[in-house]
Parts: sequence; C-alpha cells; structure tokens
Amino acid sequence: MMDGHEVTVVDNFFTGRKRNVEHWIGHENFELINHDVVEPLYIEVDQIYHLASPASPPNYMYNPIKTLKTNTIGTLNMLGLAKRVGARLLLASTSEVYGDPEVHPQNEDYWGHVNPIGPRACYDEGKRVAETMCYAYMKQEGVEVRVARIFNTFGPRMHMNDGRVVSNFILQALQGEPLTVYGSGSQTRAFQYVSDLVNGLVALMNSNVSSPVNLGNPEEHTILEFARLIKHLVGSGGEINFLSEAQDDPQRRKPDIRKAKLLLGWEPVVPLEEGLNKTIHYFRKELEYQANNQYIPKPKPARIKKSRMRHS
Ligand SMILES: O=c1ccn([C@@H]2O[C@H](COP(=O)(O)OP(=O)(O)O[C@H]3OC[C@@H](O)[C@H](O)[C@H]3O)[C@@H](O)[C@H]2O)c(=O)[nH]1
Repeated sequence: MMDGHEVTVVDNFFTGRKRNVEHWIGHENFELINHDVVEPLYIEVDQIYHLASPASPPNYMYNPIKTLKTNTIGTLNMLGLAKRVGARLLLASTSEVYGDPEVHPQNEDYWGHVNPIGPRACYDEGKRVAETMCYAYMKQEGVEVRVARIFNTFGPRMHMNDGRVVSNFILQALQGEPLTVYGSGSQTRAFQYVSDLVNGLVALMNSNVSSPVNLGNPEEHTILEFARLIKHLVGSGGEINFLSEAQDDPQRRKPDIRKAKLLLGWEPVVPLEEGLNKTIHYFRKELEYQANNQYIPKPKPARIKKSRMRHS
C-alpha cells in the first residue's frame, strides 16, 4: 500500500482479527472483505497472496475438514481467480510438507516424511495438495505461481489463543505460569521474525522463481532452550512443566535457505532476541488491553412501549 498498490484483504476471521488491520481502515488503497475462500471470489487483481488457512496446530486440528476444504477448495478457487484475471498467485505453503524430516536441514528437493492419516494430515497433506494444484494450473493453464515453504514464524499481532509455542511461552511467562513443554523439549525448531517473512514473500512474488522456496531463519534451538530464553527475556521465575509429547511432532526442523539467498537475494536479518523482545512487548500490551476491556454485559433497562399519542 505504501508503494501505491491497492490491497484487498480477504478474511473469514476464523483466526484473523479486525483489530490487526483496523489502523488501515479508511486508507484509500485498503479494502477489507469478510469472505471465506471456500466460496468463489470475483474481484480484479494482479497478484494474489494466498495465505488462507489456520496455521497453528490446535487451530487446524480443531476442524480438520474445514482446514482441508480451505487448502483444497480454497486453493482451487484462488487458482481459478488467478486464471480468470491473469494474476500471479503466491501460495503460503509450509515446512510441514517435509513432515517429521529424515533430511536435515531441509532443502526444497526433499519430498518429505508425512503421515497421511495422522492428526496433522489435514494441514500438511492439505498444503502438499495445494502445491500440486499450483503446478497443475501452471502446466495446464499457464497460471504464474510462486510457492513459499514457510518455517516457524512469530511476531506481534499473533492471537493470544494461537496455541503455538512462541505465544504460549510468552503469555505463560508474563502471567507467572509454568511454561508447557510438550515431550522432553529436545525437539528443535528455527524461528523467523514476521517482518523477515513479509520481505521474503514480496521478494518471491516479484521474482521469476516458480519452483518452491524455503523462507525461514536457520538458527536452530531445542524447545527447552527456547523456553529458558523466553523465561530469561521476560524475567519470569516460573518453572517449566513437561507435558506428554504431541503425536507426530516433527523432531528436528531447520530450513536450508541457500536457494532464497541465491535467487532472491533474501535472508533473515532480525536477530531472535530482538524479535522476541518486540513480541513480548506486544503481548504485555495485549494483556493490559484485555484487563481494561473485559466485556461486562450491562443489564438492559426494561423497554416501555410508547403508546401512540392520540390527538383528538
Ligand atoms: O505450549 C507449547 C506449544 C508447542 N510446543 C512444542 O513446540 C514445538 C513447536 O510447536 P508449534 O505448535 O509452535 O509449531 P509446529 O512447529 O509444531 O508447527 C508449525 O510449523 C510451521 C508452520 O507451518 C505452522 O505455523 C505450524 O504448523 C513443537 O515441538 C511443540 O510440541 C511446546 O512444547 N509447548
């Protein structure tokens, strides 16, 4: 928008919130549509960032059929729109297409290790078929596609109830609650700050790279190290609570980003601690906001029917 593009945001608000974009409402280049991509959409656009789908495991597992519909029918609808108006489509795919990987770090040539009937399948298989659909439309219909395989990402404006590890740990630490580590905490992840991802998505969209590209920060940590780091940054004395391991939880994950560096000239620039501090600041404010804005319904005064005045 700041570059002069007109942006239409399409959201069904299943996991998104109007508050996340309210500061743009009224801007001449901004439009917000309440719409679910499972239904066809008829608008005129040049580029489509197809970001729809819950991305947090508890959210996407909450209604697996809806997650599947969003990633399949929703993707077909967006590809159909791209075909009709001649737009380029960027699919937000995921590191989850690599499943519980047997190759480390994961590069784009790895085909993955995915359980097709496990609890994560609605999302990881959904995204895998979404990629397949993109390349079918590219080959058969000549639609221009871009596929970003997004690794763990965090930042301000995540939902308080998102359920992913970064927001869980920060909120727990801020509220003096124990941090919930699933399993032993020896599983690893590499976390990327949201602004790095946005820059990567824009660079990919405007590049000539049609094959999948990993976007993530390769700095890898165990979840236990990560819990300790967040406790330290928040300054919380809370303990760490070990809960049972999540089923099919990928054990090691770290992106190989050589392709993005070489072809897009992109790499993450925000250090982990800086990103975490910004996110901690955000959630601190959110907790304050929540405390000051609890909705307490007021009792309604009894409605007294006004009788019509009769003039004689
Ligand atoms: O409270 C928690 C939450 C999560 N975890 C663990 O932390 C790790 C990361 O879990 P998250 O739920 O944040 O995210 P995952 O890495 O499992 O999945 C993510 O992968 C990449 C993206 O496509 C998605 O954002 C999401 O599916 C997992 O090992 C999980 O078991 C905890 O130990 N405690």
